[in-house]
Order: sequence, then structure tokens, then C-alpha cells
Amino acid sequence: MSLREVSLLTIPFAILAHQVLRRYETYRIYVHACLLLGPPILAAARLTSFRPTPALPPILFNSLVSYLAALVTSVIAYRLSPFHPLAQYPGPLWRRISMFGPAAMATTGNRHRAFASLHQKYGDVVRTGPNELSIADASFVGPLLGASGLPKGPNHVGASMSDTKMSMVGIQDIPHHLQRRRPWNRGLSQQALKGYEPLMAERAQLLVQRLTQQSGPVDLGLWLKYFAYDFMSDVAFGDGSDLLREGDKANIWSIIEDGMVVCTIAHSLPWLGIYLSMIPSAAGPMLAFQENGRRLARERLERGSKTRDLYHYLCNEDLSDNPPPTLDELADDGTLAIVAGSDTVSVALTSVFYCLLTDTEAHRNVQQEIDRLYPVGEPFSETKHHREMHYLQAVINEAMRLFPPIPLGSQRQVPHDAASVVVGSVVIPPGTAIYLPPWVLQRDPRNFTFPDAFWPERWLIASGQLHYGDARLPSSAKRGHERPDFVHHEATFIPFSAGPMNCPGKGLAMMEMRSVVIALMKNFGMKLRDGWNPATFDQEFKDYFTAARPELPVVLEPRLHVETKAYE
Ligand code: HEM
Repeated sequence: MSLREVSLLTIPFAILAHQVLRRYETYRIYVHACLLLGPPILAAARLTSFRPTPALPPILFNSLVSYLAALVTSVIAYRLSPFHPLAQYPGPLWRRISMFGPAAMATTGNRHRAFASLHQKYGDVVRTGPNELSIADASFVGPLLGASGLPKGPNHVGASMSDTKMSMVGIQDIPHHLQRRRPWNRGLSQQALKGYEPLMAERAQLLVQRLTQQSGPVDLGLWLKYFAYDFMSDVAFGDGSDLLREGDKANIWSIIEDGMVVCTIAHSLPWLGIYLSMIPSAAGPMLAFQENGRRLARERLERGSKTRDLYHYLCNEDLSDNPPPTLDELADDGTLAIVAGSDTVSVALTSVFYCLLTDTEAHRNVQQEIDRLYPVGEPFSETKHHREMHYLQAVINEAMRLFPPIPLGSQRQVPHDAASVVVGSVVIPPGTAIYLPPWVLQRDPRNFTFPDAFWPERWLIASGQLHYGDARLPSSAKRGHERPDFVHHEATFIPFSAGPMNCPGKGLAMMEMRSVVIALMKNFGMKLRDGWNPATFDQEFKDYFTAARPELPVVLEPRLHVETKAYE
């Protein structure tokens, strides 16, 4: 049997299999196995008249090779052809062919910078994968993320290593997502936040106390990670972690950070996440990371409810008529609570301190605001002054504009069975996954004047509290030049995303960030360690879905009135 005869039989099957895979995107391994192995095995059997003969092994081998080669050729030819629905959108050739390249580049942590370069080169709409677009145009934020926006993208399938068992964040079916989302909204409402304030005060006090006990420069970023993890464990599970006192003996943060690197790869190749779940040795970091969240949730469910923590709401304990969700759902949401609530906040807080410690005037302004509203005797845990802290709010916004904790934002997808989405002259066909990357939108000169500068004053100008002509300009602005037009396109400020599937933890995160900045700056003078190059922070700010950041070495000088009430 010649290779030509084998090929003649297998090529049509390969083209057919490609059409099936293209139309019915599926993550079922048995479907993949049937489509990838079934036709060449059948062809080989047909060519040997369904009899075991000595010629079978070479025929089977030829059949497999020619079938898979034809399948790969068909896929690549289609993706590069003018018939592909995304053919009209520009993007590098290697990204049009396969997601293997983008997945490999994601491991460098520089996806956000790569996307920024792609937009610079190709324009506002770039084909970043065979079936993926990145859009850096403000007019898409409402239509894609707003009330009638699109469902979540397929990337969470990879990160969850399942398309059926996943935390709420990845659920693509909108009604199901909104149903799972309701208890989160209740558990993170303004009313619920009031209940979390004493936990906040206690943990912030402990952070101050532990920092007071350190000598020499500290890695402030590390302490903020400990704080954020402990506080989120308090809020979500009522207890469960004490990194501030005990240190990270169980390497929780390595587990989270290693897991996020593997997640980033699986985001680009969702099917790979599902395959990896079958190979525990390969999926180690991701499994450990998921298991950590599930363990905390299970322990909380066994302990029962001691306080009105987040799980009190997630278990529907506040609604006597509603049955609790399944144990699996509650366990899956444990990972979400921990990662969504602690990794993001600790990144954002680290960026806030980095920005303050590299801008003397902003640092002084925040210090004055804190000293005015929190004189000696006024506890830093008092949240009633938060709404008066306009400069601090401007600093937090500005740090998250420059360093969004989720640099590429949350993926969306036009469902396979829906009509194309049309925004202006752009047609987004069914099956397309889309990013609206905050890192790119928030640093775009069309959206913000002096886009690369830390300039908190822009937020005060935009809200009418400061006149543009009176505002100091960022140090990078050219002296003696006329002030450029003031541009502030706030709709593109989306560190928490937008619309009904945005971040429900925004209020909690804001309360946490304000409280920690107030607690630390009320009690310590701070400066960066001599000799540390601040440019390192920008260069080493990496995107592994949530951002990884370098150390932030800070020298702390206790102020006279350090509040040392101990919580031992
Ligand atoms: C600075 C801190 C934070 C940032 C920048 C942030 C950002 C985000 C973003 C961009 C999303 C994706 C939303 C979307 O798909 O459109 C998200 C989702 C989510 N965040 Fe946050 N987040 C932060 C803090 C928190 C906190 C403290 C919690 C509390 C538990 C939280 C809980 C969640 C949850 C549950 C989701 C899933 C929402 C959904 O799919 O409906 N986040 N967050």
C-alpha cells in the first residue's frame, strides 16, 4: 500500500474533522480522541480489508502521519486564508496560525507589553490569536462589557482545568453566571462591608505591629501579601490564616504564584488545562493552587458559621428560603475568593506605595491629608473619613491606571451560536475571544494626558476639584511648553472591568487599600532603600493574569505616636 493511496483516503477525512472541530469547539477528550485517531485507524483497517496482516503496522503509521499532517495543513491554511472570519484584522503571522506561540510568550510575563507593541504596530483592533482579537478602542467598552455585553471568554476553562467544574468567574452561560453571582453581590455589598471593618482594623493593627518589630529595610510587597491573604481569609472564611504572625511556612504565596504562571499558559490553550488535569505531575502547581482554596472552603464549611463572613452569604445562610449551593460549587469558589481578593489587592497596594515613594510631592500630599483627618487620638481604623480623602483616592486610581493588577483584563467571547457583534465598522464573528486590555487602554494618550506619568492631580482636575491651569504637572512634562489639552477618558479606566460581570469586590478592595495606606503612613515615615533602582519595578511588573511584582525594599521610620496596641 503506497503512501499516496493512504493519503488519498485520509486527506478528505482530515478536512472533514477540521470542519467539525472548527464548528463545534469542544473540550471533551473522547471527542478529540475520536476525531484525531478514529479516521486514520478506520482508513488503515479499510486498506487491509479489516484483517490483521503484517502490513497493518506500517499502513497504520502512514495513515496516522498523513492524516495528522493533512489536518494540521488544513487548519493552518484556513487560519491564513481570506475565508477565515478574522482574515481582515491585522496581526503577526505566527499569532494567526496557532495559540502555541502566544502561550509560550505568556510564560515570560510580558503579554501586556507585547499587546501594547502590537497595538502600536497594527492599530486598535489586532488579531492576537487564530480566533482572538485585542481591542484598544474606548468605544468598545460599553458594548462588550456593559449590560448587554458578551459572556466570559474560554480562558477560564483552561485555568479551571475543566469546562464543567469551575468557580463563578469563568461561567460562560450568562443566566447561570448571574445566578451564581447573586450571593457574591450580597456578601460584598456596602452593608456586608460594615461587618468586615473590625476584621480590617485588627489585621491592619497587626501589620503595623509586625512592621514595627522589623529592623532594617523590609520588602513591603511581601508584608502586603501576608496582610492581604490573612485579611481575605478572615473575610471569606472567618479565619484560617496567620501569615503576619507565623510567616509563610506552607509556601502559600509560592503556590499561588506558580499556579498563576501555569494558569496563564492554560488561558491561551484552554484544552491544555483539561489535558493537564489528567497528568497530576505536570499540573502540580495548578492543582496545589486550586486545592489550597478548596481546603480553606471545606474547613470553613466544617467549622460552620461563626460570623457573617463571605461564606455566610455564599452558603445562602442569609436567605432562609434558598438552599445552599452544592459543596463542589462552594469549594471551587474558595480559590476564587482567595486569588481574586488577595493577589489583586496586594499588587495594587504595592503599586500605590511604589508610586508614592517615587513622587515626593504626592507622598507629602497624602501624608498631610492623613495627618489632618487622623490626628493623634483618631484611630486609623475609622472609615468615616475615607470619603473626604480625595488625594488618596486620586493616588490609588492613578496607581491602578498605570499598573492594573489584571493587566489584560477579563476575556470575553462572542458565543459560537450567536450572531456577529457589530460595533461601528468592526464586525466580530461568533467564536471570537476578545481582550480589552486595561494596560493598553489606560496608557493611551488618546484617553489620558501624560499617559505614562504618575500624576494623581488628573483625577482631581477631572472631578472639578482642581483647575488644570493651577495643577502641578508631572516631572516628565516638558518645561516651558504650553500645557497640552487635558484628556481624561474615564470610561477606559477599567482595572475592575465594567458592567454586570465586573469585580464585585471593588468596594472591599477600596476600603482595604485606603485603610492600609492610612495605617502605615500614620505610623511610619517611609523611603525606598538607598541603592535600589526604582526602574526595576516598572520593568519587573509581570502579567501572569494577575500581575507579579518585584520586591519593594522600604526603610520604615516609626513616627512618634505609633499605635502599638498588640493583638497577640
Ligand atoms: C484591587 C483589587 C481588585 C482588582 C483590580 C480586581 C479586578 C477584577 C477584575 C478585572 C475582574 C474580572 C471581571 C470581569 O470578568 O469583567 C474581577 C472579578 C472578580 N473579583 Fe475582583 N478585583 C479586585 C479585588 C477583589 C476583591 C477584594 C474581591 C473579594 C472577594 C474580588 C472578587 C472578585 C470576584 C468574585 C470576581 C468574579 C466576578 C464575576 O465573574 O462575576 N475582587 N476582579
